[in-house]
Amino acid sequence: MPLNDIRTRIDEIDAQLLQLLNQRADCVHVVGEIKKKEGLQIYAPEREESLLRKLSAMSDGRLPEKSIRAIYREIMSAALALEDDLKIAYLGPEGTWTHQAAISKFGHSVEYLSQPNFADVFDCVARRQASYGVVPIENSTEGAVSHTLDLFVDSPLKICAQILMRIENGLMADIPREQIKTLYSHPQVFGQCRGWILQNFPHADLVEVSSTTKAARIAKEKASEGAAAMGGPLAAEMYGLTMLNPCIQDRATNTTRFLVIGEKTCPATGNDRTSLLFSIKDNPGSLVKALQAFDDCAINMSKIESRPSKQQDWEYFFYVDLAGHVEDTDVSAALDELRKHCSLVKILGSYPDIQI
Ligand SMILES: O=C(O)C(=O)C[C@]1(C(=O)O)C=C[C@@H](O)C=C1
Repeated sequence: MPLNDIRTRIDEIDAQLLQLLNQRADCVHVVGEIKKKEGLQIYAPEREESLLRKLSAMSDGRLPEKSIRAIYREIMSAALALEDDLKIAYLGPEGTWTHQAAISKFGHSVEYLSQPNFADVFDCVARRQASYGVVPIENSTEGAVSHTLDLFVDSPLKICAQILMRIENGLMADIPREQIKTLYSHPQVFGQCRGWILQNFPHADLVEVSSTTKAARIAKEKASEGAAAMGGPLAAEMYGLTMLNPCIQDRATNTTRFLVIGEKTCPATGNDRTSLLFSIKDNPGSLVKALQAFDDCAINMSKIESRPSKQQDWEYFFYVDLAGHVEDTDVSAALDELRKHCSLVKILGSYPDIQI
């Protein structure tokens, strides 16, 4: 078929798509009105994830799941913006991985509020200046982000969704490689690229800064002093730096898990994860008995972290992630058993489980 004819066909399909998208927007508007009247949450991660899973399974055409998810991400972002004036607080500044993670979850139609630190993200949501917040919780190479864990202890906020993002850090500079004397980056990034730095820049000074965007700014400002930065492509683009090496993390599959926090947790989707924290009674065997509760109910516990309680020396909070939703009967039975051995059990939220 000649090119022009195919393009005419594409134009016809696009006209139909637009008509259908506007019909969808009319339905979404009604959903928004109902939700407001009934006091329901506008953002419905369980509905989004069920819809995405259904559409991906249903598709028998050329489009891969990744593209279907990306297209629908933006369709649902437009829907969210139609339903409400949604604001998302994230650990900034602009251009960081957390910013990119937030956009990958909420799309380009909603408003984003950059926050200077973890506590401000929590605060902004708790004070209702933002509807949701996005914070990193753990990296597959470097482990837990303890700041985030600690903030859950006193916060009334719940986890309502998670975001998994492949993190590809690069070396960026405004000078040739041979002139680099100092590397600037976030401590997590230094940790993710430790082997590469030792091999390539064993004598460089490493300076930790609060974000990869800030590192890129310094690399620009102090280029004549031999400064370079390590971070993502958006930070390089923002400050017009050259990516000298695009992918320098020690593990190719380096992934960070981010959490979406809000006032309410998420209903069950049939494939969920639950996060909670607990502290044990000071009795022999308490920790073993507490963890035994999960095994007895055949609950898969995928992660455990401990943090000092900061209330009493040598007392700890244990953070656990497990498969299932808090309303599932087996999870609920395990939690009842757990409570018998703990001085505190706090459910941080149940939310859809996802794979990258
Ligand atoms: O079904 C809803 O609850 C909607 O608000 C519609 C919709 C969508 O576009 O499909 C939009 C936002 C929600 O987060 C989930 C789904």
